[in-house]
Amino acid sequence: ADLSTTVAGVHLDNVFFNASGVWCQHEEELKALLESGSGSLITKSATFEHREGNPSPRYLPLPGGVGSINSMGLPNEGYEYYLNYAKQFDYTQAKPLFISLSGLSLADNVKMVTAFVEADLPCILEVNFSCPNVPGKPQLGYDIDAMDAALATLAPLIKKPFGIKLPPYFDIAHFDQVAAVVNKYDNLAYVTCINSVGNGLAIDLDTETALIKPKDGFGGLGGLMVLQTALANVNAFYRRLPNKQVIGVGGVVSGKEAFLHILAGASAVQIGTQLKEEGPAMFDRIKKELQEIMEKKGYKSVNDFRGKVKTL
Ligand SMILES: C=Cc1c(C(=O)O)[nH]c(=O)[nH]c1=O
Repeated sequence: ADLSTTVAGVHLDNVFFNASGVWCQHEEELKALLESGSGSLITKSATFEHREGNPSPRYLPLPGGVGSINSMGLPNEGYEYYLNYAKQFDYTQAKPLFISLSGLSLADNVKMVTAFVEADLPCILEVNFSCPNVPGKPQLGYDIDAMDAALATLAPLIKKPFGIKLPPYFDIAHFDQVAAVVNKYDNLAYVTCINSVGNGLAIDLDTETALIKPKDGFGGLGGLMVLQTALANVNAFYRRLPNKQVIGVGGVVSGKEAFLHILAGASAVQIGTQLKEEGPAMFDRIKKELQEIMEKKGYKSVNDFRGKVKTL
């Protein structure tokens, strides 16, 4: 079965890659992704300056495989590290490179985008509007007018096809409002849904204590428990963005959830929590599982069933 796809005009041999933030902060991790069964790779969201991030424990898997909680606080090497990585990246090999940018201000996003545009590299830029874990910085993804203003500045600067990382939405009116903004920008080629479900609180029964240290234990939720919210966001934007694509992320732990994301409309599928727990060998397992499901159902390519979820 053929798992290949295109996103923002570039070809991926298979639909899978890492969720930004997982296994992608340092070039050794990115090298492991390049050598893995993934179809692509994306870097950890970059800020203008290097950041240590929040104090640990700041990521934990939750008991019973239900998912994870994180309040990393945007630890990253600073955008120049990723710009240099993108400059020396071998674009002749099969995997396209995505670069995630998450400036702490529009001015920082403009400076970082300008540097990447001036370098004129084949990598695809993804602007992260949805980091829930920087204390004192409400995420842009929940301020529709601010997101529109940011895109009005950034889209013309970027010129080429690019993407944005969105938080989960839970209200139909919000799907409508966000889609209306996204549809205004022709070179905004795709949206990645969803970022973690912001500000959950995981508490340990025995110690009666929050599991993670930052923000009184409040952090973004990921993994299997966010699957249905992720599927809803993927399908909501698939229905509302006819000339764009959706990358699906959230709750993919096996070929089954990947199949559901594509059925909901995803052109590619990112994996965060499960990659963090299992490591890059996971991609070979999940590809095989998806192909088995497709063969059982008689699908030859992911294009045969993308977006074809039925309703009653
Ligand atoms: C870019 C920061 C993010 C972080 C973080 O670095 O805390 N965690 C997430 O779940 N999503 C993000 O977008």
